[in-house]
Amino acid sequence: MAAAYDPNKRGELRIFDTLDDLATDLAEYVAQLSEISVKERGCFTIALSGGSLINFLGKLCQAPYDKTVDWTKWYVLWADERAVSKSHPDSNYKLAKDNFLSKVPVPNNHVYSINDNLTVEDAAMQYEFATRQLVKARILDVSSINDCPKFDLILLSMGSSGNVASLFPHHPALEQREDWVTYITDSAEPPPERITFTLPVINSASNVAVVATGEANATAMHLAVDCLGDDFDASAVPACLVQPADGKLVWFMDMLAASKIHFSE
Ligand SMILES: O=C1O[C@H](COP(=O)(O)O)[C@@H](O)[C@H](O)[C@H]1O
Repeated sequence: MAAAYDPNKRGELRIFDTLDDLATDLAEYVAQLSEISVKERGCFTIALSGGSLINFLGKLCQAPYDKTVDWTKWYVLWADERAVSKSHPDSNYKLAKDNFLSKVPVPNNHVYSINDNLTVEDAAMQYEFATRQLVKARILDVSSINDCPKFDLILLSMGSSGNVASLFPHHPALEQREDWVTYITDSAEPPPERITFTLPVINSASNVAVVATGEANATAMHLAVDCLGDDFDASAVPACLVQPADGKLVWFMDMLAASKIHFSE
């Protein structure tokens, strides 16, 4: 790792020389959180995103994690989904299934994908209901600050506009404070219709990891992690609004994505 912690930044920064190093550390990070949660609570609740993130989870399917992780205790949800069929190349479910979930023995009935046979509005409602059922069953913990689910880990991939999950710059979905799940029909990036966890859910997690690599993400990364003060309009860069209230935030990036961060002496 090229650099680790800077006290002037938002959360822990993990910066890697190579994408392979990043993937290796991310796998170890997820495996450790899984082990702790299974020991403490008997299960591990994780929300996945789409994007480049999933490729970095490949190492978790390999030794030693294929054998050491207690996959049967995993409960998998999605931080966001695009409103396309599960077999469509744009589907976040398909991406995770093809590249990760089909390679590890997470029980099928522990995988909570978003219904692709409903309107986005109904799919969002049904997904929130399913999430509430997991809270009722005490599989998902509850935040002590609000009544939101407290995921053991929410994994986010940041896009070049600072978008995370399906939360885009200046979108009214950023203001949603009541619902756990919301939908949008005018995404800044295709496809236009999407379902997403809201910021209160993301910020209630025990752990949130944001992954971003490449020069295209350098400006967004600088804006997201350098504390720019109250005058900065955080809604211009949704990743700025990722601020776990009672959880830990870790940023995984390569040198290119880190290239515009202002490091203290
Ligand atoms: O559309 C989406 O994009 C973001 C960022 O993805 P990336 O390809 O730039 O890494 C992703 O977090 C989200 O889950 C996905 O739906």
